[in-house]
Formats: sequence, structure tokens, C-alpha cells
Amino acid sequence: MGINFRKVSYTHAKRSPLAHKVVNDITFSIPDGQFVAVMGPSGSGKSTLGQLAAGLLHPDTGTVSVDNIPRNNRKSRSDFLNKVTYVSQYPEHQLIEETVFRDIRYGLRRMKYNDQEITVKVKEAMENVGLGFEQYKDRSPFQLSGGEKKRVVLAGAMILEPKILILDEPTVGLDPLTRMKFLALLTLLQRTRLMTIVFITHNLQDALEHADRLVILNHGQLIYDLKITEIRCVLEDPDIPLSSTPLLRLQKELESFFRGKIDPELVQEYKLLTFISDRLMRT
Ligand SMILES: Nc1ncnc2c1ncn2[C@@H]1O[C@H](COP(=O)(O)OP(=O)(O)OP(=O)(O)O)[C@@H](O)[C@H]1O
Repeated sequence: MGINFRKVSYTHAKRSPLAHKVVNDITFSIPDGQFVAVMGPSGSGKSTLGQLAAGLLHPDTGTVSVDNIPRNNRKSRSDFLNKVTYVSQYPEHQLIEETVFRDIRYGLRRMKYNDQEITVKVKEAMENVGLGFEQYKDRSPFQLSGGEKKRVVLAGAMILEPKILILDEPTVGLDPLTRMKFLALLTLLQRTRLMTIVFITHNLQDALEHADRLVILNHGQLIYDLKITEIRCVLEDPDIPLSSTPLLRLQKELESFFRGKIDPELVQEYKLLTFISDRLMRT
């Protein structure tokens, strides 16, 4: 199940002199519950790939399906769209209501929640992205800063608890603490609710610390598809001038204490943290 791309191509501005193929013959799958980081140079087609995965764009050739439901089937399109939530890198494209509260609850309107339940959910979603409920609920989302707008949109996406969450550069504009908390929340959602996360980013450290897999695009083609554990070996090669992330440095430190006991899989943050807490409990 999960997301499936089969020989997918997409051209923006078709039938115009500016037409160019932005996604070129991509085939790949994302299983349920995987956290995939998508990286690549500016203009390489990451957002377009994200919008194709979310069903917002229709491929020129090839098929995109979610849980075996194809995007191009009229009858099943709403089933496809209900499974996926996309958060644009431009939050103003997704703000619609007059207050923060109403904007965040917008997606819940067709679900069967009473007012009290909605308030609890909105409050929790706002707190998860560092927006104080009382401070922000009645403000206009259009009069917030860029980072605050982004947090409103993220809260509105996460409140829906979609099966698949596609985030286009979600941490840009967030302060470091909110960014860390937000990424930890994503990891928690992935683990506890088996949410599939597609995380488009320019931040290698975020990808290394939170994703299971890194997909790299260039000129609309998928040029690398790597497990994060494989990348770690490269980062540790002294001949390659890449500095290790804090997580990798911490792991190295631990290896000196627990020689031979650190599994390479522990590079995934939650596993490393579980390992550390287990050890602390026993000492
Ligand atoms: N609506 C559009 N009409 C025409 N061209 C577009 C449109 N949207 C994107 N493009 C072009 O398609 C190419 C890929 O854009 P896309 O936004 O997918 O790249 P990206 O990898 O996400 O870039 P960035 O990292 O800068 O956000 C770019 O050359 C862009 O100019």
C-alpha cells in the first residue's frame, strides 16, 4: 500500500513557449508509515513531486496512486484526496478564514465533532506548533508573521490526522525551539499513528535526524534513493569533508562507552533515545 509513482512525468505551462518537463519519468513507492525526506537543488521539481503525490496535480503520463487508488479515476478521486494532506511552502496560499481558530478547525467541518471536542482539538493542535490558544485564537491569520502563518497551516493540517502528510519546507521560518518540537511531533505521529510523512527540505541535518529515507531529485529525475543508515557510513568516512550532525556525534560518544553494542539502526533518533533511556534505567 502507501504511495506509488509509476513512470510519472509532469510539464508546467504546457502548450506555451515556457513549457518544460519538471518531473521526468519517476517510479518509486513509499510504504505506509515511512518518513521520507525529499531534497534537491532549487527548481529540481520537489514541490511539483509533492503536489503530484497529494493529487493536486495530474501527471501527463504515468500513474500516481495511494493505497492502490489511482489519482486519475474520477470515481475514486475523493478517496485518494481524503488520505493525503499537503502543506505548501507558501502558507498564505492555504489561509482562508478570518480567525486563527476558524482556520485551524476548517478541515474538521465535515467530521462529526461537537463544539467542545473541536475546541479541545484546535487547542491541542495550536499548542503542538507553539501557538498559545488564548493569545492567537481570535487573531486574523493574515496579520501574523511568516513563521506564525506557517504554524497555523501546520496545525490545520495535523488536526486532520491524515494517513499521509506531505510537508513542503515546513520548518522554514520557525524559531529553533519550535522547529525542534515540531520535528519531534512528526516523529511521534509517524511512530504512534503510522503516519506516512513526505518532508521536502533543504536541511540535511533535519533529514538525517528524522527521516528513514532520503530521496534526491535533480532536473526532475530521482537520482538517489538512500536509507539514512547508509548515509551515516558516508558521513563517518574521514575522507569525505562532511561534518557529522549532533546526533551522529552523540552516537560516536556512546560508542566509546558501549563498545560493540550500538546497532547501526540506532541512528534513528527515537531508537537512539530509547537505547539511552534503557541504559539509564539499568545504571
Ligand atoms: N505553475 C508553474 N508554472 C510554470 N513553471 C513552474 C510552475 N511551478 C513551478 N514551475 C517551474 O518548475 C520547476 C520546478 O519547480 P518546483 O517548485 O517543483 O521546484 P523545487 O525543487 O520545489 O524548488 P525550490 O527548492 O526552489 O522550492 C522550476 O523551474 C519552476 O520554475
